[in-house]
Amino acid sequence: MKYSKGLLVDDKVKQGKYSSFLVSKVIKIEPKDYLSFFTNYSSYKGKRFFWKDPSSENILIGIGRCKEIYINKQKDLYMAVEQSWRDFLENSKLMNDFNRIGVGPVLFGGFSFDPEKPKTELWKSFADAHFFVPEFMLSEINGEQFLTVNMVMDEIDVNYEQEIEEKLSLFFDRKENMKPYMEGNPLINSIEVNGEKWKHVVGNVVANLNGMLKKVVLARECRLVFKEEIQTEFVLDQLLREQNNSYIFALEEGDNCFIGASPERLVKKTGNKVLSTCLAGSIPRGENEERDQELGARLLADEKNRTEHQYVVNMIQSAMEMVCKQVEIPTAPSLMKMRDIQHLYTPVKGILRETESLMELIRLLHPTPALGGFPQRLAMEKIRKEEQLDRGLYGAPLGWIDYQGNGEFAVSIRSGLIQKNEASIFAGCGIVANSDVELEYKETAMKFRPMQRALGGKK
Ligand SMILES: C=C(O[C@@H]1C=C(C(=O)O)C=C[C@H]1O)C(=O)O
Repeated sequence: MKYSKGLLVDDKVKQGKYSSFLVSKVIKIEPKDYLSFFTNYSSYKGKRFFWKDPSSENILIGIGRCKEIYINKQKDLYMAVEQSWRDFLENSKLMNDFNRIGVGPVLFGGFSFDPEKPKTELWKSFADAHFFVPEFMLSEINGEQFLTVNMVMDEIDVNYEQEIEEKLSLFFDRKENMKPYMEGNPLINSIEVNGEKWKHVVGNVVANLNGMLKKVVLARECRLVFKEEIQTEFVLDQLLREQNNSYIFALEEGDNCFIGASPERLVKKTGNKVLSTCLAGSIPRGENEERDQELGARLLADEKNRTEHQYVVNMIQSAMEMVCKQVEIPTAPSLMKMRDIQHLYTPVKGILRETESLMELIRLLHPTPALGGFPQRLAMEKIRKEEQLDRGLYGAPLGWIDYQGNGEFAVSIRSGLIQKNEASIFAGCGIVANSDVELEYKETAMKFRPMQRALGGKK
């Protein structure tokens, strides 16, 4: 074993030449500003992740990587990830005195929206299932903070307790100074990628929605070019200020960072309790309270939006019923209000059968008609054929699973891919039989706004 930069790196284990052994230890720490945990470790840039749920119950920040699970071209990606995760945990020594979800070894990452669509240059750094275990992880769980240290050894060493203590002290000794964020990185160019073509495709799809196919979600991209390199820390800070009631996430991979603030939960699992969310149907926020309520009431009463929403409710309900003993779902949607937009929202609760897992539920749910369409197979074929975009990780399950099988995945919308001084941002909307092309175009423009603003490209 050798130490590099003060951290244990065993190249042979990393290359998968030996079966590995995971040693993991959790300690409780004095709560500090969690974002500084991410920003202070800028020398790990390219190997960090950030996660915060809308209620700030679970915040996870990972630094470094001790295990990567990158899977391509597998028929069942979800089960392949689950199997690799279980296999990895099989040879392990876990030192964790805290009975909380999201502490101890955690696998973090995301899936491609559609692994069957050919990958383009844009997403070439990401696998279809792109997951990893950090070397260090801060978990803030209901206000309490824990530090997990993970170490992979080629075989169990009698001195593993001492080694992990050393790794812990190296971590605490390491004082990196937070780089000040750069304010005011000028936007040089904003390119609506295939904007006119998108309208054309929407028009064609609307005209063909009379038969079996009822709803198709079509997405587009906007490429932003800035003068200087975009700082992930700065964007995260902006998202935390402006979209605090969203899932805020960042997944770094070398020079790429997939980042966003999504309002949409795919699934959360705590013990046998599971939660999912139906989110579809959109209208802008009003300029004042009265106007805002008026728009909300209009959305709740709008037949087109209610129909779009109901496809999602029906599908999620039947997916949940396949693996749950019990499913609870309100009979009518309510409103979820974000800074720039309001949505129809129906929460779903269930009790999962003992034999089922979080990954199984993700496999059944993705893509819901909120991101794919209805029926699922026909909608996916349409998107694959017509949409001029490689969605990559956009619109797909992104989140974490801990060593006990608990975890949470969001649908990674309102997101963008930062690549040095450029970023692609993505937005889509549900197209149904009576959709209006110009209105749908405006809706996607509204969905770009949170990322445009966080990147510094719009007020
Ligand atoms: C596809 C997106 O959003 C989805 C589509 C919605 C709609 O069509 O009304 C609403 C919420 C999301 O489920 C996106 O933001 O990119």
